[in-house]
Amino acid sequence: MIEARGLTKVYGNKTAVREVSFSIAPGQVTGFLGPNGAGKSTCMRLMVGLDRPSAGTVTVQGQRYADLSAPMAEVGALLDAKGVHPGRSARSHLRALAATHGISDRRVHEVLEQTGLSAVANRRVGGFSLGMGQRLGIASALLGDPRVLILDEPINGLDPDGVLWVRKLLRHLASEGRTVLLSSHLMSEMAQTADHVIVLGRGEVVADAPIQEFISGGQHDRVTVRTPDAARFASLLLSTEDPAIRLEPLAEEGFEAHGITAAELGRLAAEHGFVLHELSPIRTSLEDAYLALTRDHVEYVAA
Ligand SMILES: Nc1ncnc2c1ncn2[C@@H]1O[C@H](COP(=O)(O)OP(=O)(O)OP(=O)(O)O)[C@@H](O)[C@H]1O
Repeated sequence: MIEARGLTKVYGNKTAVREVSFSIAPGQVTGFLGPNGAGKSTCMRLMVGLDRPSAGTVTVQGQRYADLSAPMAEVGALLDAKGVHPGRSARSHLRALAATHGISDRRVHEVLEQTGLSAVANRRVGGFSLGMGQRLGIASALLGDPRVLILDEPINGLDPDGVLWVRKLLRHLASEGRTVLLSSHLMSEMAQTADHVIVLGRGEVVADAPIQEFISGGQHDRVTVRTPDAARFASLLLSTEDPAIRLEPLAEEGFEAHGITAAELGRLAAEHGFVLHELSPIRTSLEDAYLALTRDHVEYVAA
């Protein structure tokens, strides 16, 4: 569990995060979304004590990071995958990290296996590709077998196999009851990985909801209808005088119906003997919902 209450961070004259409150529950993957500069990384840095809040609090497993007695066993973070000495091997980096936190060599072996780095474990990290560096960052986060994982853009630089691997890993970790917080700008991936989303805009929470609710929130039903008898079917629908129903004609024998479900349209068509060539609900994607929500919160806009 991660809990932020009135969390605020000011850098000079810039308020990066303003009175943010949220709870990130265990047993699910929570996606952290928001335009560039929205404050996601700042929140994550505050969670793991890399920065101090200007006001408010953030706790991990009920305690401030600084008060955790065995921090690596409670929380693992990937915040900057490049923060590794380039002359070291992946294995020696993980061993050094393990040694300072009382973690066994056996665990180093396990996370190298888990992240697919065993074959390159003795190579210098300086020669690693971006994707290998990301895997090493994830290995470091997993080292203490933590109950909470905080991963800032973990799929940056990963190839499609790597992206799929991260998705499965995070889903698995959440299924074990761990708290998983993930930031990414890749909406299609987020849609497949997260159960819940928190969206920041200009340092404030602009949405905090289960992902399905977020995607469908505020959206009414929309259905594409194609029938050779479009005009008569449209008249029938309009004759119901339901104020929610609105029809937009399509170029070819049909219309887009708003404010009525596909099931209800199908029922009416059957009842009145209309032949339907198409009856398809129009689904909103996470990207559509995200772009609609954050349109007014984007700080850096191209001319
Ligand atoms: N150390 C710092 N000093 C000054 N300003 C900072 C510092 N860290 C962050 N900021 C500012 O705070 C705001 C929030 O930045 P942050 O990196 O948290 O956003 P983000 O949502 O992670 O963005 P991105 O998606 O680009 O990574 C930005 O305007 C950024 O310039």
